Amino acid sequence: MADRILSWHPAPSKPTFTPPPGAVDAHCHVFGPMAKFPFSAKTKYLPEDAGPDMLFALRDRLGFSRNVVVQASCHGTDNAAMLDAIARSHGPDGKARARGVAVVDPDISDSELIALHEAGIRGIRFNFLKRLVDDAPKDKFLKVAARLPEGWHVVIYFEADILEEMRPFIASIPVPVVIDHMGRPDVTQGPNSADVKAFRSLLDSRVDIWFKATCPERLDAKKEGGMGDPWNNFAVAVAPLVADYPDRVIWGTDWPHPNMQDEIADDGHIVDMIPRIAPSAELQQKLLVTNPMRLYWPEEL
Ligand SMILES: O=C(O)c1cc(C(=O)O)oc(=O)c1
Repeated sequence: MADRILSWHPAPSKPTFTPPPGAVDAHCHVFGPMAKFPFSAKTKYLPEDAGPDMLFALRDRLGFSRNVVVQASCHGTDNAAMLDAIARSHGPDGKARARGVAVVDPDISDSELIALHEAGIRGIRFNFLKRLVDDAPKDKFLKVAARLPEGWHVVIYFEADILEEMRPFIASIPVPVVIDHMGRPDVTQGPNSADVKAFRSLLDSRVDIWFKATCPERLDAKKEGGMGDPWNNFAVAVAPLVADYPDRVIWGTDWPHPNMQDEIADDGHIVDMIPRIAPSAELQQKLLVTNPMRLYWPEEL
C-alpha cells in the first residue's frame, strides 16, 4: 500500500484576525480514522487520519463556532466518517455544531436521503475533478438533484477550464448551487481575468448560485505558478468578488487540505486572509455567519 499522506500543519499559528461570534468554517473535511472508517477502494490519495477531535480542536483554536464538513473524495460515497464527526459535534446545549455535505450514489433511496437529513446533511456534492474521481455522470446527478429533501442544495467542484461546458448542467439544477473554490480561477491573472469574468457571468446567470471564497493555499500555490503564503494574488483576485456578491459567498479553512502535502498551509494564516477579502465588519458577518447560517442552520435565523 502507498504511504499515507500528511497534508496539514501540525501546529497552526493563532490568527491575528478574530472571527465574529458564531462564525462557521463552511468547508472542511475529516479523514477516517481509517481503522474505523476505511477509505474508498477508488480513492486517489491515502491520507493520515484527521478525525473529529482534531477538527474541533482547530475550530476552537481558530476562533470558530461551527463546521460544515464536506465529504472528501477519499471516502467515496460512504459518508460514515463525516456523519460520525457531525454526531460528535454537539455542544453542552445538545445542539450539533456541525452539519454536512454528502457524496451519494445517485441511486440512493428517498428514505436514505431523509436519514441523511436527520443526521445533519444539507446538501450533496458533485465532483468533476478527474484527478479525484473516475466519473461524474451529469444525467444521474440531475436526477438525484431533483429528489433532495427540502432546503438542500448542490455543491459542485470543477476547474475553470470546464466552466463553459458546465453551464447547461448548472442551469438545470433545480435547487441552489454552491461552487467550491470559485471553480478554481487562475488568481495570478488578477480580478479582471478571463477566468474571473467567466465565473462572474455564471454567478449572474442565476441568483441562487453561491460560492466559497476558499483555498488561497491551492489557488495561489507556488506549484500553480502562484505566490504561496501570504497569497497576495488570491487576495487581489477574490476581494472584489466578495464585495460584489456579499449575500452568496461563504468561507472555510479547507482543512485538512487534501493533496496539499508539498505546500502545507498554516491555518492561522488562512484565517488571516479573511479581512483581506472581506475588509468590513459587515462583510465579515455575512461571509462567516449570516450566509452559512442561511444554507446550513436556517431554522436558527
Ligand atoms: O483540490 C483537491 O485536491 C480537493 C480534494 C477534495 C476531496 O478530496 O474531496 O476536496 C477539496 O475541497 C479539494
